[in-house]
Amino acid sequence: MNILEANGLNKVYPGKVSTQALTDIHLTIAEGEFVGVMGPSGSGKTTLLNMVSTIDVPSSGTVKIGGKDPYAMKRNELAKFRRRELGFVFQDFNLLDTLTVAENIVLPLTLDGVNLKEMDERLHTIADRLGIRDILGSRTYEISGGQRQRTAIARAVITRPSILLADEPTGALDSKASRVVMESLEGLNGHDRTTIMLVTHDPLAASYCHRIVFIKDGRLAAEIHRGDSRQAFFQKIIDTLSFWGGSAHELSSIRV
Ligand SMILES: Nc1ncnc2c1ncn2[C@@H]1O[C@H](COP(=O)(O)OP(=O)(O)OP(=O)(O)O)[C@@H](O)[C@H]1O
Repeated sequence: MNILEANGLNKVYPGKVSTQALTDIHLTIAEGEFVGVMGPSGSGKTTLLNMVSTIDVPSSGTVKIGGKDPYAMKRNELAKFRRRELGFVFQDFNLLDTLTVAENIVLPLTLDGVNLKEMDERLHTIADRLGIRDILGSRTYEISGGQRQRTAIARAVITRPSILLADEPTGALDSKASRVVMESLEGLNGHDRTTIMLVTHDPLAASYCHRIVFIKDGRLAAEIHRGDSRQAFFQKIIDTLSFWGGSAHELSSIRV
């Protein structure tokens, strides 16, 4: 089953000089896939993620998530759909400092009125999966960047969304923490078949994906598949980025 089907997506930002940010994008993500989106700065990655995450509206084309068209929904229905079907992870974690790790993670469930017993069960299952059980009582300012990001991932998946949308989740982390976070995402994908769409500049992070699509000037430019070896895939990513105009800036985050 396809979780995401984007067809003929175009996005034009109006203005004195209008910007064609996306042109005729077709992207399908099947259930259980782990797909990366890469491309030079300004190529349209965030715009694409915003269309999929229903944060912004395409100028033309269609987006379906789990067979449903979020853009045909009324405002309340869309808010509920977004809360239940989409999980979000950002570069800067977006955690609430006044709450503990556990309170941050269960926050989306409290909004949906899930009972305490189930909340507790889900909390401990996901905390074990992400290796953060020991810090559940900590405040977010007492834990490391990598632990914060794993907390944010736990919060994003505790509602069991159809797709996890991650925007530069390793962007604020050092290489060791990045690896742990990517291994956590890989674990969720492998064990729970969580479908993931990851936007990243980081070739190391991207090497954990099954498939990567490259965007250049708002168009899909290339697609590569992982196969067995993550090391070989990493090299393929570097080669593809170089070929499609990955600049020194794009490659500056390489940490082998
Ligand atoms: N709200 C907006 N209004 C006008 N133009 C925009 C807006 N958002 C993005 N753009 C333009 O659309 C194009 C694609 O931008 P986008 O942010 O999607 O690229 P990106 O690949 O995510 O870049 P980066 O890697 O730097 O985050 C760029 O030319 C950008 O300047």
